Amino acid sequence: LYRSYQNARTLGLPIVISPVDPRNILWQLVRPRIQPLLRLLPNNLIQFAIISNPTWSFWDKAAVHQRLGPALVLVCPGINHIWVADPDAVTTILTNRKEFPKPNLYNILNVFGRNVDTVNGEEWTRHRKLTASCFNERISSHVWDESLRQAEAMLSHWLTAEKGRVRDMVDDTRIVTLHVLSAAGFGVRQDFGGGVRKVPEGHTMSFRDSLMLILFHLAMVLTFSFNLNLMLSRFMPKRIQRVGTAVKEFRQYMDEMLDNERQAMTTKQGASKPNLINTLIRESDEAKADANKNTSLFRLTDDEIKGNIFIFNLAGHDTTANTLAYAISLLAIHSEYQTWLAEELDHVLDPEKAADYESTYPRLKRCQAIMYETLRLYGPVTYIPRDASANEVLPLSTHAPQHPPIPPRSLITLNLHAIHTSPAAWGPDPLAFRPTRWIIPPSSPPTLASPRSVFDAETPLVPPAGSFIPWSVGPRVCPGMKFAQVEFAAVMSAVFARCRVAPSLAGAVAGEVLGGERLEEARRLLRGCVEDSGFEAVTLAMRRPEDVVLQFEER
Ligand code: HEM
Repeated sequence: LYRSYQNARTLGLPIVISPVDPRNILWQLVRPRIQPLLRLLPNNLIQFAIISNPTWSFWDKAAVHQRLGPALVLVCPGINHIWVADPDAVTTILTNRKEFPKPNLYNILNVFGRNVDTVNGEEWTRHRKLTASCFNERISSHVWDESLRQAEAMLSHWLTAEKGRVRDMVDDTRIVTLHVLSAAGFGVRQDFGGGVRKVPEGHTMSFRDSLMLILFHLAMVLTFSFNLNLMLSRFMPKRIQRVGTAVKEFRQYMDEMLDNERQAMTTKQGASKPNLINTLIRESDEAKADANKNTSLFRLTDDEIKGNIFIFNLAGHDTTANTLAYAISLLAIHSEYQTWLAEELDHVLDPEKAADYESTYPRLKRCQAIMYETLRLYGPVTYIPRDASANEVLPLSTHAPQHPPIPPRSLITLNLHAIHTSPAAWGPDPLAFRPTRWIIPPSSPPTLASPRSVFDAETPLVPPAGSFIPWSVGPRVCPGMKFAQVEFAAVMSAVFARCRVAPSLAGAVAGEVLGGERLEEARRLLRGCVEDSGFEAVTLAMRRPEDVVLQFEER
């Protein structure tokens, strides 16, 4: 701790001393139990109590950075965590992937094979090049169609099951995103009512349950990854055995996907439908067959393909699902923005025909504004870590041209929630949910000479560089960004073109639309659920999704 402190002093940044590294597994187990005691600490230690919590950046927003500055050091035994919330520094760090590579802690995600999310250097170039071909406009169009199909089925279920009262909204958005990923990514179409929830022949656990168990117990999976049989041993506690079964089943699901695709590719039908798996197999197999190519540079092994399938499931489903769940809840709380969105939907969508991707998606600017505002305040990725060992200085705009030298054994963490709620970038009401901030209204009303409607003349806001980075920026920007945007727009437009939603209460009668004090009470409870969020598995999520009760009614 003393050595870390001496190193940290060379940075000349505000210092917060922590007697323990927040990533320490033991500390993570003990901390929730002693959290009330931590609150009693004297003022100069309270910062440590805040920062040592993994969800601190979401709860604290920009408060600690407002007090201490755009960068600070959490001095811990053996390591210094440099927290950065300076838009210029963040942009420089994220655009220099070689100088600021991903740290080793990403290795935890290599459980099923090395993949684009975890590797660095030339290996990353190969993975990124091969996986990037899976994200093109054809896939976007496929994502749009499948998202509409899933959303319509979900809505019919919502409106009929309990007369519009919905208690599983958060879970249902997960099913939708898994099904969209399955269809657009893996070529397997599923029905909302069954699909990934069902246990197919030859399995003992559904695809969804196996994936969710792995995500929630990543650390345990990693600990036992050297010997899966040990996890499955009957001498192990039941919980460990169940997670072991999830790993075994998920591996089997991926083997089946690969086998099915290899078989389908030999038939005409399989060859005509590009998806993530067959694109990866085809590119890799073609490279293998080409004697002029050094295959290790141009192909992925089967293990790497599986590693990438896993990472697309991990990175591509809970992120989008939670964004949808937060957005629907926030619109239920702030009903005025439902009206605002419905105005755009009524203008853009034609009730007589199905909305097609090319002509509809680009016009849903208010819908996108709602996504951006949701991500700004409740983005699933709360921070981005980077290794600083290959670099000499921290590129802080406030210290230019004399950037502070980075001491050895330091880890940089970019604080996304602080950046997204900084009053400097987001004005006097940075914590308010106000999607209209993302739209610049037309400077003059439509005229006869220029009859464009108000909606078509609205311009999306482009925030200053580094002040809005929910998908990161630079070469390692999220490759699924457009995938998620298209999926979000399709689901939200399907739901809100047909329905309005209001908060409800567990004790309300199905179909009852609340008013007066009961509506206020329901709104307060829903706001509580939204704010009571934390790290569930690997993304920010509501901790009590089962308490979210909504009432949908047709418009
Ligand atoms: C709202 C939805 C999403 C958000 C907010 C999001 C956010 C992010 C962020 C911040 C990163 C950078 C992480 C880092 O550098 O440490 C990232 C990387 C990544 N995301 Fe997403 N993501 C979303 C949806 C998706 C989807 C739908 C997919 C795939 C279907 C996906 C696949 C990936 C992959 C493979 C990477 C690693 C890329 C690389 O390192 O080169 N994401 N995402």
